[in-house]
Amino acid sequence: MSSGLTEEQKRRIEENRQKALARRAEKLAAQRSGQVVIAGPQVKEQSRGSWGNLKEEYSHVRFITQQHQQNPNSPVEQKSYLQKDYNHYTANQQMAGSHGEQQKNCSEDSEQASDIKQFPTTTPNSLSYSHKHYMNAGGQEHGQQALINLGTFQPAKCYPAFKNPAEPSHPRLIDNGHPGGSKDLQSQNKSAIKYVSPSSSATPSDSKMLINTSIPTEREEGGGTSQASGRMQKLTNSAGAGSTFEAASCKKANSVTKGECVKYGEDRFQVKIGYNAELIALFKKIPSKSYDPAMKKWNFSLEDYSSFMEAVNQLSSVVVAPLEGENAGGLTSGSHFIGSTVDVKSLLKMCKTWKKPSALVKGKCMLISRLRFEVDIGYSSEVIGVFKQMDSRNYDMNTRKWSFLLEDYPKLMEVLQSLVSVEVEPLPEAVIQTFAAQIQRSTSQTDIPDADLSVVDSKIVMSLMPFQREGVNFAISRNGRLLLADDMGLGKTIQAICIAAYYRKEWPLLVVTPSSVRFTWAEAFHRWLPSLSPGSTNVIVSGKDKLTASLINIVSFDLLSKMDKKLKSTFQVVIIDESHFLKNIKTARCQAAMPLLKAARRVILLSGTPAMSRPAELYTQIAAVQPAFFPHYHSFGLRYCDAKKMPWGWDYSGSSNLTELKILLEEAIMIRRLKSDVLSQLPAKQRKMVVVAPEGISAKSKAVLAAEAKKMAKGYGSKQQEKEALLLFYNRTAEAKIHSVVEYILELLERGNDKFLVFAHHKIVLDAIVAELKKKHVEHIRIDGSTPSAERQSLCHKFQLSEKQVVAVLSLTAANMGLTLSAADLVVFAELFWNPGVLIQAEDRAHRIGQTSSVNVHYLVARGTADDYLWPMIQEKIKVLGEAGLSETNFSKTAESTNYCPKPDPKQKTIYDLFQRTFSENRDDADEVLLLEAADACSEFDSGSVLRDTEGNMCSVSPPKKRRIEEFFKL
Ligand SMILES: Nc1ncnc2c1ncn2[C@@H]1O[C@H](COP(=O)(O)OP(=O)(O)OP(=O)(O)O)[C@@H](O)[C@H]1O
Repeated sequence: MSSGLTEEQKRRIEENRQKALARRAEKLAAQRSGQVVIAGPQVKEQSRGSWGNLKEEYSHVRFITQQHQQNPNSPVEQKSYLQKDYNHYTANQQMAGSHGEQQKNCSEDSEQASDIKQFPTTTPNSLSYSHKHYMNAGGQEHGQQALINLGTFQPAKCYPAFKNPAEPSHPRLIDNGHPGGSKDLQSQNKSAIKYVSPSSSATPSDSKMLINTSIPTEREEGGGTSQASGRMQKLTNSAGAGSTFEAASCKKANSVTKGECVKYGEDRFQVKIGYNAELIALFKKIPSKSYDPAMKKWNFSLEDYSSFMEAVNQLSSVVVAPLEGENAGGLTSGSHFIGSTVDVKSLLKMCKTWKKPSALVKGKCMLISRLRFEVDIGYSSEVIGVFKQMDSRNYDMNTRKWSFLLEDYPKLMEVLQSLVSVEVEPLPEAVIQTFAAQIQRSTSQTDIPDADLSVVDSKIVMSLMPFQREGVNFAISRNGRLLLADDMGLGKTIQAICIAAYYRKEWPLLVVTPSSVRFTWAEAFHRWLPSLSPGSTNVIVSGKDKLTASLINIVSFDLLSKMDKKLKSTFQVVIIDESHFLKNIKTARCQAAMPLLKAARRVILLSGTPAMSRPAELYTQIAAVQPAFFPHYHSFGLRYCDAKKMPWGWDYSGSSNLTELKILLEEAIMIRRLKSDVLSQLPAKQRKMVVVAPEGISAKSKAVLAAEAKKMAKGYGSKQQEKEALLLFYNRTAEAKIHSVVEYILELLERGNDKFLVFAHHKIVLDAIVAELKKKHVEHIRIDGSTPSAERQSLCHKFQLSEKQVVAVLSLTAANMGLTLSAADLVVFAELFWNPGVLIQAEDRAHRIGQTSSVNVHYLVARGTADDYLWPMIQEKIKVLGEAGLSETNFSKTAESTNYCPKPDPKQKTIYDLFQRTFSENRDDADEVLLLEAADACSEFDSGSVLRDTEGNMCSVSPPKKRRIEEFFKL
C-alpha cells in the first residue's frame, strides 16, 4: 500500500529519524559519564548496570505516581494503586521508553539548560516524582517529614509493600528515630526483596514502612567524589548516624538533579544546579528571587534560605547541598551529650533572655505531654543531626515534628543554643518550674495523695462523692491554690467549702460571688459545716457593711470593688465563685480582687466555664493562682494567644500552643471534670435551692409582702378568704422576684450555659423573662397557656434540634407535661408552686428518655416572700413522695435547704400551717381547679394594680383564662 509521500518527503523523515537517534545516543553517553563524576554511592552502582535495568526499576514507580496524582489523598485508593502497580509491572516497562523525549524537552528548555553538562541528571525528572508520591503514601504531603524519614531509598529493593503477607507489618521497619530502628533495618532490608509477591496487598501501614525505610549499610559505603557528595560524607561523620541531608541525598541519588547553595555577595545565596522544572517553579515563588543573566543563575536573599531549603527538600527530583558552614561541623559525635551542664536555673535564665530570633533557622519548644516536649523548627540538616543524637527522640509522622523526653531538654537546648544559625524559643518559665522534676530526671508525682481531712467537719467529708474527694486532694496538694473548673452542677460549692475548712486556722474567709447567690453560699456553709455557730457568716449587702465582721464573709464582685482597699492582706483564704467574672483585667471587679488574691495564701477559684472563647480570658485566673507563672500579660499573650502586633497595638484574641497550656493548667493550676466523666457518681437529678438577692426586691414590694403576711398571721373568717389571701401573697411574691429572677437568668447566660428551661407561673414573670431575652438577642421559645396545641410540638422540635435555641420559657401550669425538652440538662424554677407533682413533672421535661446527662434543677427562692412557706412545704411533700417511692429523688439529700426556715417564729408557723392546710394533698379536684383558676387569673395582674390593691380584692376570672385552665386539664 502506498504511503502517499513523495521520495523527497521520505528522505527527510529518514534523515530526521537518524538525527534523533544520534541525539539520543549522545545523551545516554553524557548521562553515563555524568553519573560517574558526581553521583553518590548508589548512583555509581547503578551506573554500572544497564540503562534497561534502570528503566525497569523505575517504570512501576512512575505508574504509582500517575495514579496517585489523580487521588493523592485516599489511603484506600492508594492500596489499590500499589497493587495495580505490581500487576502492571511488566506492562509499564514500556513507559520508560519516553525518557528520551522528556529529557529532550528539558534540555531544550530555557535559561539553565547549559548547566546540564555541569550537573547532568541521571534519569528523567518525571521519574523522580515517584519518590515524592511514595512519601505521600499516607495521603498527605509530607515535605520535611519525608525528607527526614525516608532514609536511603531504593525503590525496587525496599518494597515492603509487597512483602510476604505472612510476614507481619514489622514495627522495626518504621523509623521512629530510635537508634535501634535503623539497626533492624540493616538486617531487614535485603531480605525484604525476597518477599515481593504479586498476591500481596499493600496497606496504608505498609506505605508508612516504605516511607521510613533507610539503609544505613549503604551509607557506610559512601565516599562520592563530587563536592556535594563530599559534604554529605562530612555530615554523616559529624552529625552521627542518619544525617538527614545524607539520607535525602542517597534516597534521591538515582534520579535527581543535584546542586549546591553558594554564597552570593554579602547577604544572598545562589543555587548552582542544572535545569529542573520543579526547581525553577520553586525559584519563581521565592520573594527575594533575582536572576543573574551573566552567570545564568538564580540568587536569593539569605532571609529566604531556610524556607528555600525546606521547600527544596520536599522536591523529590532535586538535591541541593546547603551553604558552606551550614553543616553540623561543630558537633563532634557525642561530645556535648555526655550529660549536660545546664541546670533548671540556667534554663529559666534562658527563658528570660530569649529574644525574637534573627537567625536563619527558627524554632520553638513546646510541651506535648507531662513527659515530652516537641521542637517545631524549619529545616536544617544541622539541627536534624543534633536531634538524632538524642536518645529519647521520636519523629511524629503526622505532625512532622520531633519530640524528646523532658530530661533531654537541658542538653538539647545547650547544643541548639551553640549553633550560630539556629534560634530556638525555649519552654516558658512556668513550664520549667512546673516540670522541673521531669527535667531533672527525679521522679515526678503522678498520684495525688489522700489529704488528711480529720480537721474538717465529718458531715462534709462523709458527703463528698469520690471525684469531689479527688478535687479536695488536688487542692491540698497544690497548697490551696487552684482553679476548680468542674462542669456545672458537679458540686464545686461543697468542694470549695471542704478545701477552705481544711485551712480553717487561717480564716477569716472571704467568699466573692455573683450577687444572686450570696445567700445560697451562706446556707451552704451552715449546711455542710454544722460546727459553725449561727453568726459566723456575714453576707455583705451594702458598701457600708463591714467586710471582716465574721469568720466567713460573703460579698458580691460589685460590692468588693467598693470596699476598703486596705483590707488587702486581711484574708489568707479566699474563694472566688464564678471566677471567669475576673477575666477582664480592666474591670473594677478584677482590679479589686487581684491584690487580695495575690496577698492570700489560699486561693480557691470556681468556674464551670473559666474561658468561654479565648485563652486570654484565662490570664487573670492563672495569675491569681500562680502569680509567678506569667508576671507579664504580654509573655502569656505571645505564647498562648498568638499575639499579633497591629497598627493600634497588640491583638491577643487568638490562640496558640493550646496543648501546652492545657498540660500546664492541669498540672499546676486547674482540675476539671465533665459531667460525662463522673456520670456514674451523680444522681439522675441534682436539685439546688438558690436564694435570690434580696436587693432585687424593692422596699415597696417588701412592705406590701410584710403587710400581707401580717394579715394572714391574724387568720381569716372563712376558708375562701384564706385561699384568696394566700393567692394574693403568691402573686405579689412573683412580682417581687422578677428582677432577681431575670438577673439570675442573665448570669446563667453569661456563664455560657448551653440550653436550659425556665419555668414560671405568672404571665408577668414570663413576659419579663422573654423581654430580657429579646433585649439581649438570646434565641428562645415560649410555651404558655396561649400557645396553640399545634404550635407546641414544633416549638419543642425547634428547641431540641437547633443549637441556637438557648432558653425555653415555659408556663408551670401549661407546659409541665407532655413535652420533650431533653436537649437541656438544666431546669430553673423562677417561681415555686405548692403542688410538688407539678414541679416534678416540669423537671421531667428535661429528665426523660433522650437525656444522657444528670439534670440540674435550680429552685429560685426569695426571702420574705411566699417562698418562705412554699419551699419547706414542697420539700416536705417531696420527701413524703420519695419515701413512698413516688419521687425519684429526695430534696433533703440533694438540695441546700435544710436551714432555710430552721425555726419559724410563731407568726410564720401560722402562715406555714395556713399554706399546708390550704394546699393539702387531700383537697378535691374541684378545689384544685378553683385554686389554679384563681392563681392563673391573678397571674394576669398588671403589677401596678396589684400594688394598689392592698385590700386583697381578687380579680375576676375572665372567659379566656377559664379556657386556658380547661386546656391545661385536657393535656
Ligand atoms: N456530695 C454531695 N452531696 C449532696 N449534694 C450535693 C453533693 N455535691 C453537690 N450536691 C448538690 O448538687 C447541687 C449542685 O452543686 P453546686 O451548686 O455546688 O454545683 P456547682 O458545681 O457549683 O454548679 P454551678 O456551676 O452551677 O454553680 C447542689 O444542690 C448541691 O448541694
